[in-house]
Amino acid sequence: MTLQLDHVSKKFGSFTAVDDLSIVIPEKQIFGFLGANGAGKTTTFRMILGLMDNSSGSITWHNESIDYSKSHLIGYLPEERGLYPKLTVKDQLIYLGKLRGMSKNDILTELDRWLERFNATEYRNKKVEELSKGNQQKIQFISAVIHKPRLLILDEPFSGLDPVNVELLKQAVVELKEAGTSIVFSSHRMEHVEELCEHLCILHKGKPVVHGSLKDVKRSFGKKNIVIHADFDLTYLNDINGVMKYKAVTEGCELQIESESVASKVFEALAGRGFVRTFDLEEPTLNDIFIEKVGASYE
Ligand SMILES: Nc1ncnc2c1ncn2[C@@H]1O[C@H](COP(=O)(O)OP(=O)(O)OP(=O)(O)O)[C@@H](O)[C@H]1O
Repeated sequence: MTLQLDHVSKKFGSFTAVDDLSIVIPEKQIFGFLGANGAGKTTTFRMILGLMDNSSGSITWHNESIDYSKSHLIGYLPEERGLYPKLTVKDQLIYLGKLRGMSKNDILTELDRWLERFNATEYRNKKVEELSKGNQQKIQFISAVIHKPRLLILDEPFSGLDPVNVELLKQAVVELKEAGTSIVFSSHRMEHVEELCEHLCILHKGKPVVHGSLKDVKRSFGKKNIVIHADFDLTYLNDINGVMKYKAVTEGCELQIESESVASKVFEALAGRGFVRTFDLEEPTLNDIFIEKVGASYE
């Protein structure tokens, strides 16, 4: 066990921003920490980082409370950028690395390794303000990991990156996990969470409404999806008992069904109507679960 939040709450006056949150984030794991805007994620991160006191409950790291003496063990990539626009990438990283107790030599060795890895060596002596949004994000990521933290908090780490760079950073995140880092991963991009996280928590108005392994969360949701592609009109499937949602897609539809047993009724209803190219029974997506639990339109 590494990071543990035990019945943690945070109040601002009479408003409760985080309400009785208990989670454990083990080593070698990427833990998905999700919630709509204003759900309480940043407030939770600030409490973990010791930037804000919790109103009640406890936050421990290897069974000890977290304070500034442990800040060199933690890396944080905030959602909003926190780099100094007028400094060069090199000077920026020297400054931030020294704050975390690194020597200049170690900082430069690590910086060059990361820049090479992210195909960004040409930006070493450029001012941050001269970099594109995506390249600034790479530098922000490097500044969060340069000191090899044991606990890494990543808030929307792939924002502003093109698909090639998303893959580069994703690979780096997976390698950090395999090397033993505990990672808290927050994103509104559910497909990234599904790909990277084994366990997750969804906050709604400060309260955890979903918590567990991705597998168990999907299983306990019960509902399933069917994807059908056919050369005839499928809208009549919407009238079958147990079909909860119908969404037209190119040359077909996606159905949300109440339970797996409804799939055979749908299958039978297709017989004799024409050519069916695809009939796929699928697990619910995290996006389906999020929308139902949080109730907001989400993308
Ligand atoms: N210093 C503060 N004083 C008063 N209220 C605050 C303060 N900080 C945050 N809040 C409130 O607490 C709630 C949770 O905010 P928080 O920033 O943690 O949400 P979030 O989940 O990070 O949202 P987002 O996805 O938009 O970043 C919000 O209603 C916010 O207005």
